[in-house]
Amino acid sequence: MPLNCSSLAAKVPHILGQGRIYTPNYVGKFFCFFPCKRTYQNSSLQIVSLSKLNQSFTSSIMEDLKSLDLSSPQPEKYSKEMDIAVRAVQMACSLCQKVQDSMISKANSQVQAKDDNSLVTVADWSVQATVSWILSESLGNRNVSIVAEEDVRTLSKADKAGLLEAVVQTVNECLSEAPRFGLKAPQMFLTTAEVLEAISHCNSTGGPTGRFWALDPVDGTLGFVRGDQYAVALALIEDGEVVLGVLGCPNYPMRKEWLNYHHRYHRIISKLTPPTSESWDKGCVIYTRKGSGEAWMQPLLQGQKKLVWPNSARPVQVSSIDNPALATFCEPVEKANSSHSFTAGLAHSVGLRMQPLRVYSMVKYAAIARGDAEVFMKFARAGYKEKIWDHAAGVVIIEEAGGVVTDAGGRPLDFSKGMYLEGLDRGIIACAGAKLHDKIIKAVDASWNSSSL
Ligand SMILES: Nc1ncnc2c1ncn2[C@@H]1O[C@H](COP(=O)(O)OS(=O)(=O)O)[C@@H](OP(=O)(O)O)[C@H]1O
Ligand SMILES: [Mg+2]
Ligand SMILES: [Mg+2]
Ligand SMILES: [Mg+2]
Repeated sequence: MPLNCSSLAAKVPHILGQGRIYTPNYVGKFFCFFPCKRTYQNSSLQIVSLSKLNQSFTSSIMEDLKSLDLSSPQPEKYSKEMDIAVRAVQMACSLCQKVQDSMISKANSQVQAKDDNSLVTVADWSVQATVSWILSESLGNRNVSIVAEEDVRTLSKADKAGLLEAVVQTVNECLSEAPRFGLKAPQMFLTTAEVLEAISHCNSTGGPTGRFWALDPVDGTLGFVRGDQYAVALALIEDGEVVLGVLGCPNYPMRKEWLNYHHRYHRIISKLTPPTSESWDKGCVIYTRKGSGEAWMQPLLQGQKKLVWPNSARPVQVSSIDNPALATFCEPVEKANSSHSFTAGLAHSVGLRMQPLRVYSMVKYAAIARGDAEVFMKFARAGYKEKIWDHAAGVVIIEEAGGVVTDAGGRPLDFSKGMYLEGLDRGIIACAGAKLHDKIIKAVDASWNSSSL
């Protein structure tokens, strides 16, 4: 039967607006279909490539098309989950921006210290409730299992009624905007009990089998309360493997200028108040599907606009720099979270000359995936166990953008052992490419015994 554009589009729902096509051998490449002009197999179909394709590559796609069973197209795996996750993270970022703006102008009664002295805010609980509610509503409550950072212990205390009220109001304000993000809003305001239930629903402990989400509602809470960088991180893990990663970075603009800004901020004006989010330009959401070989970035939704995607997305890729002398490395801001002295020695030994880029949160993973930095290292104190939600989304995004992430022994991070990255050897190393990664791993081994870690 001749192929023509409209019959193909009708039969292959996975030809997306942007002109992406998924064929058996070429999944997710960037093509555009235009009707007429040239004929293909008696059809009025023309394939126009938006990337630089050679003739033989184009021909092989033609072969793929011929072999496609158009009567029973295979939808892309996890496409529904990806769609919901990106929309939910966009919504969560918008919630965080509002809370962060209001915190900068108000006294911080909305920030609480947890038992381990780390911080938690109205935004952390509100994002967890919102994302949990959206996932359950969209994918079915019974199908959705979530491992997440926060719980309701503090919020349920009698003297925290004001805090709980602020969370319930923030969640309802956010959910009322769901249609702008292409999601369904609740028919009525969620009650306090429903908000607490949504937070508590995130009680999975992960593990090696089945499917669960890993959510860090606000990663880098310290950065968040300081008006600085933070991230919303959501990953889908199936049978121990991270299969989807979505990272919202509300203060990380689509364009790279922020990096220079950051350096200036830390070197020259570090004694001044951190900038408000207006002056950072607005952020981005980066996402990927395992095995796609691609990671995508879309701008954060602004003002009263409606979310249009994937039309607004563009691909991101790691940097091609493999010479340590030219590479930028990033690490946690807090010395308590990673040894700055060990990484400084290591950087010196491999010839990393650039100043370390110290950024709160999984924005560090985003910086590597976007090609804005080349190495990320984290060496927590002995005995600290890394949690899966602090890394899952970032790891898969870097890998699909072309990078490599392992522990310091060169082994992949293991997301199958529950809520912690059990068996992690010393620390985490993410690099823009295998060559650079190899050099850093060797340097860790060489430096480790002489260090006091
Ligand atoms: N002692 C210690 N060592 C290592 N890591 C710790 C430690 N304490 C906390 N955490 C976790 O670190 C998360 C923030 O990590 P970062 O790499 O972004 O650190 S930093 O904020 O830039 O300093 C942070 O995530 P959030 O709590 O979501 O902010 C914590 O999960
Ligand atoms: Mg925390
Ligand atoms: Mg975190
Ligand atoms: Mg967190």
